[in-house]
Amino acid sequence: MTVILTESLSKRFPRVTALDRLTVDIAPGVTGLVGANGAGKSTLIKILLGLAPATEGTAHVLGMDVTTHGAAIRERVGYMPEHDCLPPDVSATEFVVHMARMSGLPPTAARERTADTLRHVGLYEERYRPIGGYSTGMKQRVKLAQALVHDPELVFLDEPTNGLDPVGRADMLGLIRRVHTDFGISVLVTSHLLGELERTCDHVVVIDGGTLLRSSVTGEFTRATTSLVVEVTDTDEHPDGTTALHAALTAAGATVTRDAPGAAPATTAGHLLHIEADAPGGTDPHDLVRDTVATLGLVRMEPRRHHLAEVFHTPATATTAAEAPPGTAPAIPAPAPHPAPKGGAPDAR
Ligand SMILES: Nc1ncnc2c1ncn2[C@@H]1O[C@H](COP(=O)(O)OP(=O)(O)OP(=O)(O)O)[C@@H](O)[C@H]1O
Repeated sequence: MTVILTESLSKRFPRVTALDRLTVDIAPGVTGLVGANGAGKSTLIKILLGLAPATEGTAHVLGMDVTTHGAAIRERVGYMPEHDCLPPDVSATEFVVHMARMSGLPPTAARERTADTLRHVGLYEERYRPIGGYSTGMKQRVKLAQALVHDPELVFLDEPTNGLDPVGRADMLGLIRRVHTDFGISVLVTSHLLGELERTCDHVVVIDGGTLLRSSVTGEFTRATTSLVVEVTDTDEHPDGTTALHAALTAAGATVTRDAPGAAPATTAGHLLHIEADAPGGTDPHDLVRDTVATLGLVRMEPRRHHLAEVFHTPATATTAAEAPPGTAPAIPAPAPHPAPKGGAPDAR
């Protein structure tokens, strides 16, 4: 089953190609749409809502053609826009009731649904105060509530964690997950923060410069690789145990690196070694490491997992990652013709 289907979808502005022959097939569940600022995420959402025409290609939402069924799509789809768009002088209750009425709910149902939805997103007594005095987190919750109030089958959430601190972000991600688990509503959520989609989404679609980079279930991005991670602690005998182990394993013929190929440098990178599984002579690399570290201080050995950030690493961008300060994530390369990003560098927290 498909909730969103695009085929060779393009959107060209006079100076910029925002979407370039994008073909995606999105199933029910929570799907992350990830890309740098300017990658084309908001443009795709506007086309899917029937609010902006595509230059070429086709798109269907819940089986309906966006060019001919925009109004019917918007009846069954909720939309949380990216930017601050709330009226400051009315309360959350007044605003969400208004949006429910706009969606066609009768007055009593609109009030009941509003109360339920605001409770669900975690707004209680504050819901009677003017929105102008709300924190960013509360405003994001009001935007989420108005997207849900008419009980849609699918919601588009455009950068719902923008402007939130880590705790607010975690709360919002939990809410988004529950939108699907509690109500069965499918979610398309955009973000330039790779790590948060890794934890929240069943499926991730990665776009860059309007083209599809990858579309897979989240587990495939983060599946175990064939390399081992060995974490080394220094001992009195080997004050630099990592170098000693590196030398010993290399001498035994193993392929050993200090940073995972393509991954963001870890904060403890100085103590991590990555061993490729093609150990010499068909030896199991676990055995090789075990034997080699018999006299050294091995602390932890586990299969290394891919990170979503690695999708963006090509040989050309590897330098950028290597130059990033330890503990920071690599930036998603911005498409060349685009103006400066609006929201800062993406990260992989
Ligand atoms: N109405 C428009 N006219 C001209 N160019 C536009 C228009 N809307 C978007 N663009 C351009 O299309 C590209 C994609 O923009 P879009 O807003 O879809 O990106 P995005 O991935 O949603 O990023 P952001 O999170 O910054 O909004 C950008 O280069 C943007 O400048």
